Formats: sequence, C-alpha cells, structure tokens
Amino acid sequence: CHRYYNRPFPPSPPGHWFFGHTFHIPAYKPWAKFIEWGRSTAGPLYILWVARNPVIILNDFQVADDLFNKQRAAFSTRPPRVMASLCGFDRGLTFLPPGRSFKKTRRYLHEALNVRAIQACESMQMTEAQTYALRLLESSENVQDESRMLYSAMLISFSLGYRPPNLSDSIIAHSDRVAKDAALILTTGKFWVEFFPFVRHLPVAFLGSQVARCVRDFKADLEELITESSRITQAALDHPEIPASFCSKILREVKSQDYVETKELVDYASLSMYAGAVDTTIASVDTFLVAMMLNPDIQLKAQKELDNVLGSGRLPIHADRTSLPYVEAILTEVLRWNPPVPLTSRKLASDVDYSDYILPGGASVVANIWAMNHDPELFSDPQEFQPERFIGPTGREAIRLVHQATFGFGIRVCPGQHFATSSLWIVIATLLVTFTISTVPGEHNEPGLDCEEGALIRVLPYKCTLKPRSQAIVDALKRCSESSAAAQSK
Ligand code: HEM
Repeated sequence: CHRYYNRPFPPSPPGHWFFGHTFHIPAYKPWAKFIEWGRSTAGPLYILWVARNPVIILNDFQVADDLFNKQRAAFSTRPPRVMASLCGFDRGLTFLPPGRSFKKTRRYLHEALNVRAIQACESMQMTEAQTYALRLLESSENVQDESRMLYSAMLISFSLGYRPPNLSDSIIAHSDRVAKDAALILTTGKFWVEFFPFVRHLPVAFLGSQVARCVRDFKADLEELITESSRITQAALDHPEIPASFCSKILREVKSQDYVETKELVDYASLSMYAGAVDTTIASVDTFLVAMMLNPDIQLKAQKELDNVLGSGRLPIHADRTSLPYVEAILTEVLRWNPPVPLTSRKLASDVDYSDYILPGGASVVANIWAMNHDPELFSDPQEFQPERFIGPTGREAIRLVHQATFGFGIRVCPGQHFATSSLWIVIATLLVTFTISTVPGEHNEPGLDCEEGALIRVLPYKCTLKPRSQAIVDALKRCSESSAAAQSK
C-alpha cells in the first residue's frame, strides 16, 4: 500500500530506475562511497534504494546527534538480520531489539563497564600490556597474533575469570569463530537473504546450499562456544575461592528462580562483549603501530613526554594518564584516523520529520562514523595523522567529539568504551616507553592502513621493527612479570 507524505524524502544520488543503488554499494570500504555520493550529488543526509527499500545515510555528526541521540526512541532498533535470526545470533546484544532482555543486558554491562567500575580492571590491563611487551621483546615477527592474544586474554579473563595460556586455547578459538561469524552476518551484501526478510520463515534447505551451510556452521560454532564458556563459569561457581568474573559475579548473586533466564542473558552478554571488543581494539593497536612507523617525529615527542613524567626505567600506570596529554592525543587520533567501526545502523521505528524532509518509518538509517571523523569542517587535513589537533584550548572539545562519534550513539552507544580507552591507553603508553617502533629495513612497501572487506576494520598484515629503548626498561618489564607470576601462583 502507498503512504502519503507531506514533505519530500531526502535527495538521492543517481541510481538504476528499478534496482536503485542495490548493486552500487561496494563491499570494500562502503563508507568511502557514501562520502563520495554525499559530496558529489546528495549532501550530508540522503537516501539510497536497496532492493527497493529505503536506506538513509548520515554523513554529518550534527545530524546523527540530532537523530540518534536526541530522538532515541525512534532510533533504537537495528535493521533485522535474517542470518542472525536463522543462526540464533539474534540473542546477542548487537542484534537485540529494545525490550526486557536488551534492558537487562545493557544494565549488566553498564554495571561492569562504567568509568568507576572499570578501575577494578586496571591492574589486569596493565599486567596484560606488560606481558604483551615482553613477548614482543622476544619477537615482533607476529605482532598481529600477539595483539590478538593480548585482547583475547583480557576479555576472557574479564568475562569468565579464566586466563587462556595461548592462542590455540579452545575458548579463544571458539570465541574468534563466533566473532568472525557475527562480522560476516553484519557485512552488507554478504548473504542475499538479507534483501528478502520474509524468507526467514522458509525452511533453511530452500535457501540454497551456501546459506544452508553457513547456518549449520554458525549455529554449531555458537553452541560450542556457549558449552565451553558455561563449563568455565560452572567451575568458577563450584569454587567460591576463585575471584569473581563478570559472569560468575552475576550468577552468584541471582535468585534461584531467575537462574535459567539470567544464565542465558549472561552467556550472550559475554559473547557480545568478546565480539564487540577484540577486533575493534586490535584494529586500534594496528593503527597505532602503523601511525608510529609513518611518523617518527610524533613518536619521539610522545617518548620525551613519557620520559619527563616517568623518569628512566619506570613503566607507566593508569594513574599517569592525566599527566600525559600528548599520549592521550595520540590515542584519540588513532580512534579518529581509523575508526574500527566505520558504520553503524538503525531501523527507523516511525516517520520522523527532519529539516525539510520526512524520513519514512521502517527505513534503515546508517551513521557514517568514518565520514564524521574525516569531516574537514571539524578536523583540518583529516587524512593526516596529527595528534596536535587535540592539544591547546580547543583540544578537550575535539577529544569529546571523537569519542562521541567513534563509540556510537543513543541507547546503543558502545557499552565497552571505557574498557576500550583505558586498555588502549596502557597498551600504547607501555609500547612507547619500551620500544622504538620503525619499518623493517629492506621492506619496500610503505606501511599503510589498508583493510579487509567487511563491517569492521581489520588492518591487512604488515611488518614492523620493535627495538628496545633501554636495558633499564627491559629489566623493569622482567621484574613486573616475575612479581605478577608470583602473585598468581599464591
Ligand atoms: C576501540 C574500540 C571500540 C570501538 C571503536 C567500538 C565502537 C562501537 C560502536 C560504534 C558500536 C555501535 C554503537 C551504535 O550502534 O551506535 C559498538 C557497539 C558495541 N560495542 Fe563497542 N567498540 C569498541 C570496543 C568495545 C569493547 C572493549 C567492548 C566490550 C568490553 C564493546 C562492546 C560492544 C557491544 C556489546 C556493542 C553492542 C551494543 C548494542 O547494540 O546495544 N566494544 N561499539
């Protein structure tokens, strides 16, 4: 049926008369195409037609703030994902519509991850950052694997209270598989069924062999992960002397009649955290290392600041953060320059009037975080890595803007943002104190920030040289590692 509107829809870039823009959205860096369309024809707010459905693109921070933050109720559901519901992933927080389960899960995450609560994780984050630096002292051959180990260990320790010893541990393998499956489900155009939501009511066997195989594999990955993490949590519940983790703390306190419901919510909350946390933070560590290779002067300036504040032979701790504005500026510039989640989307609950336009209820709305962080009106020379933009009188406001765009909007704002920033800060500061970061001599290709296809940024493999800056700092790292090993064995 046709609806009648008293205002026009936002403008649209040219597209096919029947298919609209369906075949024009690239799977590789769609955010860049969205910027190009905005610049060349349509302005910062425009509409695309994908399989005859409206998709509204927001390239401008102010528009996203007006809509996603100030009209939260209309912009709180994600567009439905057929594959997520076929595979059982729709109980993960990223896919949940607002309602009872959503509210409870967000509350659990908020209680564990708010600015104050996160202070309880600082010593774990610092120990993991030092262990990471020690492993890189031995070899920087596989720096990306080491970063994966760093963040997998942090997240699993935090949510399950178990520290996996290495990357081949089964809980990491299972968690990584589910995170990868979720990222594929979120990739626009990956599965044809997403264009035809009604097919989710059909038997899977009717959907073709590729979809059927993925549904079977993704479901199996999810079941295996839940079984494995339940086993670890149960072991913690059976041994009250084991320190509480995110999962065991909630389950120790819940009333017995609510146990089954809470257990399911907590299982999905913990896998949503892993899927939300690991690839995003690793992308930021990669971005940092590449930025340091490309900008030796910036690296040197940060190391001078650290040496002035810490003296020689002392490793950074979180309490140093406020005394190190230039390191803070580098962290912010890493998040701005290469935002790990370049796009985020909603399904519009009802018609909304905005500026001179009507945004039709039911449309998908995509906020282009990449475009906001690279808006030349907000950040001059946006392609340049320039931490200086966050120093001086306008610095604080610019930092706030970057955090607001990079971690998303409204009631779906990233619940892990304080965990992300405090852990990235200690990792960056520890690396800067320990190493001179440079390109590998003889490697001809300039390190760059190219990434894989997909919804999240995954930086393509690169090589770097990490040379210890002093024997005093190497000794300090070894001492810290011995004392944390001794503390663990007690
Ligand atoms: C640099 C690191 C990170 C970045 C840039 C990032 C960014 C984002 C963004 C943009 C969203 C979507 C928000 C929206 O739709 O408006 C999001 C959602 C989410 N993030 Fe993060 N994130 C990071 C790290 C983390 C960490 C460390 C955790 C957990 C400890 C986490 C857990 C989640 C979860 C569970 C969601 C889904 C929230 C929902 O749909 O209600 N993220 N994140």
